[in-house]
Amino acid sequence: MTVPTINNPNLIRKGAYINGEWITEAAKRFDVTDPANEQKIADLPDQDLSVVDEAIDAAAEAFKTFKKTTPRQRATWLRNLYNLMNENVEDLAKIISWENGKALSEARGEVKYAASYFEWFSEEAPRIYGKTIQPGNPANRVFTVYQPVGVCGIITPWNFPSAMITRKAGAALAAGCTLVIKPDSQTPLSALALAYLAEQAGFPKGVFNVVLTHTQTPAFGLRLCEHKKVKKISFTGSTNVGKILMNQSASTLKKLSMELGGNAPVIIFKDADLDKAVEQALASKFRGLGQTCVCANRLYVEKDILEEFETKFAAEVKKFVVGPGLDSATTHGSLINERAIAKVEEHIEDAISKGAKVVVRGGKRSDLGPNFYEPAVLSNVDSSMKVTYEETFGPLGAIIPFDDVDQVIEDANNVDVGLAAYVFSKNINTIYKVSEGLEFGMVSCNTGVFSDSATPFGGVKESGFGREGSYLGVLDYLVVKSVIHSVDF
Ligand SMILES: NC(=O)c1ccc[n+]([C@@H]2O[C@H](COP(=O)([O-])OP(=O)(O)OC[C@H]3O[C@@H](n4cnc5c(N)ncnc54)[C@H](O)[C@@H]3O)[C@@H](O)[C@H]2O)c1
Ligand SMILES: O=CCCC(=O)O
Repeated sequence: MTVPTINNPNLIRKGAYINGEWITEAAKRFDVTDPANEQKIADLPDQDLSVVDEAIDAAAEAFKTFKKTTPRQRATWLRNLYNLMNENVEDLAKIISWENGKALSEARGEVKYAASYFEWFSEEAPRIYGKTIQPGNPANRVFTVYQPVGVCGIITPWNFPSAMITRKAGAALAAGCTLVIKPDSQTPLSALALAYLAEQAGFPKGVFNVVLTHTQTPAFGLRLCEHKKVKKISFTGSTNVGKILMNQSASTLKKLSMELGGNAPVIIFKDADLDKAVEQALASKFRGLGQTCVCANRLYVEKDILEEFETKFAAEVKKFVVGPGLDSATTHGSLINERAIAKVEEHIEDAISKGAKVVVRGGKRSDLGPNFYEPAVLSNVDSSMKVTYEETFGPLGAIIPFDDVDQVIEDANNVDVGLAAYVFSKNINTIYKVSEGLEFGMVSCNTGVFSDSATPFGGVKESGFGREGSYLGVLDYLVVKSVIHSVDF
């Protein structure tokens, strides 16, 4: 059994966090397991639905005073939280790797990335500006104030157990909102560690709440969506669940942020710097072993460079060291669970049965554990194959040859989602034409890794709406009030 040494044992929490209290008791419990070996890491309360109401009430009560705190005060708390995350990077990374399976080096990167949202939003909090407006009536004056929307329900996935929370929480807290967070039950320990650090950072009780459920996830979601005191739902996860939450939120017409699934195309032209394109396509494809929403799903490679690209790409994939995330030699950890492996296998078998060429066979690494999978690379993939129209969310590099720029833009756009896309070329005209033609929320040119707290993050089409991070992120947690004055000159 692999148990990492955690220097700050306070970071491992044993219960939910509601109104400044740690709730460890519950009639039912659920196990959090290490995906590398399926051994139990912890058992946590599988809470009753009534705790959602308790957490919402606490958040609503706290909102009455939190919304009146000065932006500078909120900035100080956020900066404290940023500093605390940095002081605990190694422990937080181990917790992520332990519960999620990703390689420790990637987990460290996630902690720094996650913390950067608290830093960013600590700087945004004091910079929320309204406007003054001269309306049609010359005797009137208008000014706008941006006010926090209220209690926010935050529902997050397992693939970035820390960063998907901080990206939302940073913006919401900067705006003056209070939170009820429901993490994925596979990776709740990182969320609880954040709650502990938020407490240490000085956030008042009731501002940052984390509820836990394993068996009642849909009921918790429904309650958050339908509760009148919750004013916004911010969700990151699959498009299917996003649609459910949006439907459920209709009865109370909540403000929504939806960060949903992707199916990223990477388009590599023959005039690209090939070595760089290979390196960056690998980084995009195999970050988190393919389990990120912005991971390359379709690698469109211009026919003239197809063979060379395949050879170089395959050679690098064969160098990966797949193993337990907590082992220092590991470059790529385990997948989250067997369902994830089943989906990768389904896409591989489907593509091969329809004529795809095997470049790297990959496959299960049962010798390491049930959730390990050696990355696979296929070529001669075409639009009849599932991998082109479904998000694999796993370690399959699917290479699709192309020879026409307009056709490749059309093919890349021919999916229901539109989150991230990538293009590689040294020709600035090609870059402009393709990046403007792609129907995606983010187009990354000549780089495969673009995520940054300063960059607006979000999708179009069925990848959802709302923008996280950047100068836009805080706006999603604010509502505009117009105050109209009649002036008696
Ligand atoms: N756009 C983004 O920023 C982004 C980021 C990360 C992941 N994703 C997407 O998330 C998906 C993978 O994550 P996943 O499999 O955990 O997604 P998921 O939708 O199954 O789960 C996400 C969260 O929703 C919860 N959930 C599931 N069913 C629910 C319901 N009926 N009501 C309320 N909550 C419910 C889960 O417990 C989890 O907390 C992929 O499609 C990926 O692209 C998107
Ligand atoms: O999985 C989605 C989030 C990925 C990122 O923020 O770079």
